Amino acid sequence: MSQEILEILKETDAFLEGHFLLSSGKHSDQYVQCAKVLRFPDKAAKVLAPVVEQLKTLDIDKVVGPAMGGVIVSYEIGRQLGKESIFTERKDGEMQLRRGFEIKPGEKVIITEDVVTTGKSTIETKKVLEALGAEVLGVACIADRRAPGVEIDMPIYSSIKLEITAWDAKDCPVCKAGKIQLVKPGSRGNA
Ligand SMILES: O=P(O)(O)OC[C@H]1O[C@H](OP(=O)(O)OP(=O)(O)O)[C@H](O)[C@@H]1O
Ligand SMILES: O=C(O)c1cc(=O)[nH]c(=O)[nH]1
Repeated sequence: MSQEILEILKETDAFLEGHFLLSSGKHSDQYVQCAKVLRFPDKAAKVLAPVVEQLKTLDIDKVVGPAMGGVIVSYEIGRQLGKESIFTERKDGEMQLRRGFEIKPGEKVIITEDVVTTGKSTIETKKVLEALGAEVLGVACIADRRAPGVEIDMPIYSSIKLEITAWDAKDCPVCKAGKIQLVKPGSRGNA
C-alpha cells in the first residue's frame, strides 16, 4: 500500500527533490508538496483512504485541519468518514478557529495535516482546540516524515511513513555543496 501511495505522490509531481526550507526552519533535500496530489479529487481520495481506514474505530465528532496544508485533507477525511470538517487558520500570526466554526466542550476531534515533520504545527493546533474544550484524539496525515525519535504527545495516523532527513541549517549538506538555491514552498513564517 505504501508503495502505491508513493507512486501516486511521484506521478502527480508531489514528491520533490532539491533544497528546501521547511516550516520548522530545518533544511531538506526532499519535499512532499501535497497540494500537487490534492488537486486531483480521485487521487486525494486514494492517498487518504489508508489513513481513514485507521480512524474508523475511533469515536470522532469533527475533523479539524490547520490552513493551508490541513484544509483539503480535513475535507476529504471528513467526506470519507461522514463527519463535519472545519479548519483553523493564522490571523496576525496566531492560529485561531474563525468563520463561526465551533467546538463544543468535550467534542472529540482529529487534527488533519498533509505532512508531519517536527509536529510543531500539530501541537500548536492541539493547544488551540484544547483551549476551546476539544478532546484531541490524534493527528491524521498523508505523510509522516518525522525523524526517528521525534515524538509528539498524541497518536499519529498516516497513509505513508517516509524516511527523509531534515537538517539544522548549519549542518545542511546541500548548503555546503552550494549548488542548489534554497526555496521555501510553505506559507508559515519560520520561528
Ligand atoms: O511538523 P511541522 O514541522 O510543523 O511541519 C509540517 C507543517 O508544515 C507545513 O505547513 P506550512 O507551515 O509550510 O504552511 P502551509 O500549510 O500553510 O503551507 C505542513 O502543511 C504542516 O502544517
Ligand atoms: O516540514 C515541512 O514544512 C514540510 C515538509 C514536506 O515534505 N512537505 C510540506 O508540505 N511541509
